[in-house]
Amino acid sequence: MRAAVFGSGAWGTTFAAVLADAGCEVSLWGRDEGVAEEVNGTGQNSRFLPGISLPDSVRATVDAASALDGAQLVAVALPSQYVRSIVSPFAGALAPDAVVVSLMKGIERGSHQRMSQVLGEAWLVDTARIAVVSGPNLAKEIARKQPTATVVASEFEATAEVVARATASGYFRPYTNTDVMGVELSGAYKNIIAVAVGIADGMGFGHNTTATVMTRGLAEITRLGLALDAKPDTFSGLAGMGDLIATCASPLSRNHTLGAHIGRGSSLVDAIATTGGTAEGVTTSQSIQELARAHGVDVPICDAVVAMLHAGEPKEAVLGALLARPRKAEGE
Ligand SMILES: NC(=O)c1ccc[n+]([C@@H]2O[C@H](COP(=O)([O-])OP(=O)(O)OC[C@H]3O[C@@H](n4cnc5c(N)ncnc54)[C@H](O)[C@@H]3O)[C@@H](O)[C@H]2O)c1
Ligand SMILES: O=P(O)(O)OC[C@H](O)CO
Repeated sequence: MRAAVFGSGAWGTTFAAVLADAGCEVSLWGRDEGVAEEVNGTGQNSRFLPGISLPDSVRATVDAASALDGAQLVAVALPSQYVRSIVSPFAGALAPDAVVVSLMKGIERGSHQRMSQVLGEAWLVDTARIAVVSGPNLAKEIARKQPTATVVASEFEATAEVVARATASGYFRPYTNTDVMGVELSGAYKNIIAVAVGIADGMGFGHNTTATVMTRGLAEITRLGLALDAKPDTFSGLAGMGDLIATCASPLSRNHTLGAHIGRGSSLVDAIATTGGTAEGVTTSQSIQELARAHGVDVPICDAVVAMLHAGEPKEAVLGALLARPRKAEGE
């Protein structure tokens, strides 16, 4: 199968290698000519994946139309808040029967759309041809071919199966799911919880605090997901709890790392600069807060992250307010 990947950052480049290792011929599109030349010349993307050798069947280009030419599967890994404007100009170059795959974990500000919805609108693709891939998938571990599972979700099982077949290999094991809403919401929301866990780490708290934030974070994700008609089982699966564990535990996570800088006293601007990658939780915290308010769902950890990152409220005061909320039963 011919495949194209949009976005030659950490995850796009890694996913191109996943597809190639599963037998696809892959065109990797990015805006950066230096990255394309390096990938084609040396098989490396040293800025985003230092020390990794890419398969020969990954070829890079800065020409989107040539990347899309003949591609039956098109995967997109770009920053969520910019993807609509980046990909829209190429709608006409997409093959009419191509399957489109979102690899992104964010919610668009303003529209509150999930990334599969943004791609569907930008490229005029029916949901029957759209899938998402999400799970405990730290790019730098997968690029080293460490054993990993993921979820491929599509409203149409046959579409999820196409993507699962195109990616499965000796180190990458996709599970299919039809709960696109639950899988995408989980992937986006866990970034906010990872920022909160990072802040707790940076403030010097230990594992009790981390476990509390993760567990109550999952309760929050599930509460909003159920209000949006997601399926409960998704949240205890790989895209839910699995990704929450990986992202909150790993120093490789940009969201976790950004939170830790904030917890140690950095400003948001400095934390973003130091983290140096796409930490989706920063803006998605605002999108999720707005979405939750629109549906009357209580999201106290998300509210706390927005207060600390975007309203300039002192961490200690926000934490004090979180703990001072009226007590309640665990399942409420
Ligand atoms: N890195 C991971 O481990 C990982 C794993 C799973 C999902 N994701 C998700 O994948 C998405 C992309 O993350 P990433 O890690 O690849 O980010 P990254 O920061 O490593 O790469 C982003 C890429 O987007 C490009 N880009 C940014 N603005 C652009 C523009 N205006 N035009 C063209 N290209 C532009 C950058 O040049 C870069 O190549 C995010 O939603 C993230 O949550 C990341
Ligand atoms: O580095 P992060 O925080 O964007 O997390 C990467 C992946 O989403 C982990 O599954």
